[in-house]
Amino acid sequence: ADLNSDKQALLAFAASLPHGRKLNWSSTTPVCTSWVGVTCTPDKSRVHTLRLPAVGLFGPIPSDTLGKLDALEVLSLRSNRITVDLPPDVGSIPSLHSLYLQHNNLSGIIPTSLSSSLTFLDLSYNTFDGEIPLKVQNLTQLTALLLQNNSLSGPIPDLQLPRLRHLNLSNNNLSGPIPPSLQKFSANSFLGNAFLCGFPLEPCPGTAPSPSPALPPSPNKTKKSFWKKIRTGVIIAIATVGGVLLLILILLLLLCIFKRKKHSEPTTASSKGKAVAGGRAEKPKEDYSSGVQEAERNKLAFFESSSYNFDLEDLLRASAEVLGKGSYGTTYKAVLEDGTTVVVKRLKEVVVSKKDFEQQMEMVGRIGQHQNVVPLRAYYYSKDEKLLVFDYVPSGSLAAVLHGNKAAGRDPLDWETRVKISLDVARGISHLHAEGGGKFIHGNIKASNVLLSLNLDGCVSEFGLAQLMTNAQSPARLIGYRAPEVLETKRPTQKSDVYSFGVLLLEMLTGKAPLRSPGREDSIEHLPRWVQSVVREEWTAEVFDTDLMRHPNVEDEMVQMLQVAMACVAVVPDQRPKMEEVIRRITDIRNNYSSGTRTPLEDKPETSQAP
Ligand SMILES: Nc1ncnc2c1ncn2[C@@H]1O[C@H](COP(=O)(O)OP(=O)(O)OP(=O)(O)O)[C@@H](O)[C@H]1O
Repeated sequence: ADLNSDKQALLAFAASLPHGRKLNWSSTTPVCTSWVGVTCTPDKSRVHTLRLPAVGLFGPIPSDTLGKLDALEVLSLRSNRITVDLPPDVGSIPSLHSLYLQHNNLSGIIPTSLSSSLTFLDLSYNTFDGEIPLKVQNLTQLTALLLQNNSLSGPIPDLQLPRLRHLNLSNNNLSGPIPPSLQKFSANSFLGNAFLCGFPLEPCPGTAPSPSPALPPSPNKTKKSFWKKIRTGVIIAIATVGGVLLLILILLLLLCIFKRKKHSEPTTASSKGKAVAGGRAEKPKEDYSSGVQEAERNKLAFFESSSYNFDLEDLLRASAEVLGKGSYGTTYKAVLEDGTTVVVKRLKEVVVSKKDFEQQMEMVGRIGQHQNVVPLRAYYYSKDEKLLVFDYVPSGSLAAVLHGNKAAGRDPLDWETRVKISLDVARGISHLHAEGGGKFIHGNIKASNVLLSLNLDGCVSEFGLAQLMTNAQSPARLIGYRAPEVLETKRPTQKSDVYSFGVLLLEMLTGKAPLRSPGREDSIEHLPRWVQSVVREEWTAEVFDTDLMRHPNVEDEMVQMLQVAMACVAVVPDQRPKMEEVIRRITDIRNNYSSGTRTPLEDKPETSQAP
């Protein structure tokens, strides 16, 4: 077997199993570097991981296809609509150590011919029935066995699996006592099986905690003597009196307890309240997964263009880090198990209906197909949670690079890079303006919404979201970019996008942020007005970022760029140029100097100014 036989096996698999989302597998492209869901061994000689979650696979897995991938270590076909059973040749691939088949329609009994190398077996959320086979015992390397939400019945075998750390058998029809070997797991591992009993669940019937008293031998009635009768009478009398006394005592005791409880009721109630709140507070779910319902975990809507290969469950399991809190909610960087990094935006205060939300997101997804726009890859909508998944753009925002570098004493962005970024952003905005019948508006252009790739290509992010929110918010940090007419009408237009872009150009030229930040030298409350006043005084050179002035011969170009920026920030909207005109003017400026003595932009080595 070699990479070519792996390739043939995969092609046969894809050809015989219908799938909703198109796989980009083609016999003419390299398996290891371009096929979705496939990764190879480091020497690229064999396929060792196949992950195709939520691609709409439909039907039974054909035998004689995946079973031939005999170097495969990880197989994930979760969240599809795979039916019937796993063919024996697949589960028994000797190198296989992780098998993820949860959220499918697999049925029959749990496969018995599974590879003994398996460490992770997830068959949850299927329709497996029958008993848990004793053969599971042979999977001695298992660390996780997840069989919840199936229709398994019968007793649980006494599985001796020394490495098992995660067990979930909940929501099946299992019955009988929990075997001693599995009693170390919590009740959650077993809940939802009506006839399962014993620790950690309720004791089994007939095994009451206190041993039942031994019955006295039944007296032989015929042989009962007179004395015995007397003795019995006395015993009954004593027992009756004693019983009545005991009853009175118990009643008195109960009365006391009841009274005391009544006195202390307010304290008890409040402490109980605290306990509940405390219990909740114990597990602060500050991440984006808290509002996602268990039943909905499979409903991440991907766009066709997305080459991503994960599902909501992967996303919820990812390690997340807060990137920031913006006007629309919190933004997280999420690293999935397989190393894929994405950005998840958790929206707050979405007011539109699910249908409107979906329509708007479909449009945003469609429009975001441009190299200078950050693409939306997937979204999730439920009553409690609205999530958007974007590509992670590695070098951070223009705001961070422009102003953060200064504070950190790192190299500032050089002039050529700034010109290139401004051209990228202009192209991104112009693309958006051409969409929606030429009516689409970004509405939120600012330096923290311009993200930079590793090569410092500029991409515009966060468009089309304002329509989902309560009311157009204008936080202080946005005001500096707002066109004067928008401050009054609260209605952004394409012309007001041009204004915001002009402010962004001024920010790149001056190195000053259009913010109200007392004490921060690199911020100016009204950047266009400040620039205008300095220019009017004929001190043009004074406005430029001192970092830029270190480069020779750039002043001319900077003055030309300043003219473009000033045209964009014209107070009268109709006097502002269209984005295409802006692109043309910036391209001219760039071509002038790249045809001159300095190094053309395209030949410039990669800059390493990531924050
Ligand atoms: N796709 C992405 N890749 C990398 N970083 C991102 C991405 N999206 C957002 N960020 C960064 O995450 C941080 C928070 O972003 P967020 O959009 O929530 O707030 P903001 O842009 O500062 O404010 P606002 O929401 O008002 O526009 C910002 O620093 C932003 O640059």
